[in-house]
Amino acid sequence: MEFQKTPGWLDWYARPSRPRFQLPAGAVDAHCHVFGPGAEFPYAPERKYTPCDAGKAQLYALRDHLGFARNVVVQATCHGADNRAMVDALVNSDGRARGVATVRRTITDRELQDLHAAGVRGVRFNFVKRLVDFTPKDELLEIANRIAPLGWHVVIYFEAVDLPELWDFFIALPTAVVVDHMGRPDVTKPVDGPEFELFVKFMRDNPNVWSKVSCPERLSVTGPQALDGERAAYRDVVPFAKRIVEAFPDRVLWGTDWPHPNLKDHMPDDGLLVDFIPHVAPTAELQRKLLVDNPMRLYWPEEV
Ligand SMILES: O=C(O)c1cc(C(=O)O)oc(=O)c1
Repeated sequence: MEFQKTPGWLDWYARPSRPRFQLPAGAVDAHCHVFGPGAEFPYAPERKYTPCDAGKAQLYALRDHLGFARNVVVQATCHGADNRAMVDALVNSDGRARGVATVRRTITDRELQDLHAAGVRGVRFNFVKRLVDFTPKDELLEIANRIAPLGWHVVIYFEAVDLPELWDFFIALPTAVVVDHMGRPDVTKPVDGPEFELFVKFMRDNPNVWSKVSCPERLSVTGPQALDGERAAYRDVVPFAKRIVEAFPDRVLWGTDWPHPNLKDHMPDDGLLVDFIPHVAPTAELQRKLLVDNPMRLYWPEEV
């Protein structure tokens, strides 16, 4: 099938630089996606955007170029609940990738077991309205209760303004809960203001909640962008991510978010994006927890 990209779509950065920051041995890119390719793995009819193709070979070439050892491939919304592209990436990774799926309540136990065998270790619940249609909370809770015995967790993606309304649902989840991109803080607001304090309280009060301190390129308002050799990009996001890393060093993850769906104004150089990491995790110990120990505990617990 032929797909037309969403008008204005930005493709991933073709020749990323090599990071200056040397990733610790065994580092995990704990948030990235594959898109199609659409001819092999068609995009979902209910999708809200049509991306460029970004397949597993390109993802794993980037992994090697940047110096990561492993990936966590998160189901992208453009594939809906059809997990075939993500699963194909996992089973062709030599055991170096695990995944997060999107499932409906109609999924069978057998299908869940097959996903587990392929390397899936979580499901994603998405509350960002521009990306997905609404799924009733009773359906999501039913799914969470079914995946809990598999040892999986729930990844949640939401906007900061929606946290108060979603709070009770989130704290009822029976598994570890991993927040995408710090719950999308508005970084023009103070890092110690009421909105981000609520997110910090959410993590403090609920020891099963983890956060990805990812996507500065998405959250940043004043940059500077990770382009043209800029090694200290997205300075406005640093205080937010650093605060979370220092307060909850054992419950944070980092990922590239490659191929960066839906960016509007620029596409980052992924090598320069990796150079963001030491600004938010300034010590070797914090870096090891963020990039190795934490993702290994969540995604490869049998090796820890
Ligand atoms: O903010 C986004 O547009 C976005 C989209 C997706 C997805 O479509 O799955 O995933 C992300 O992590 C971020």
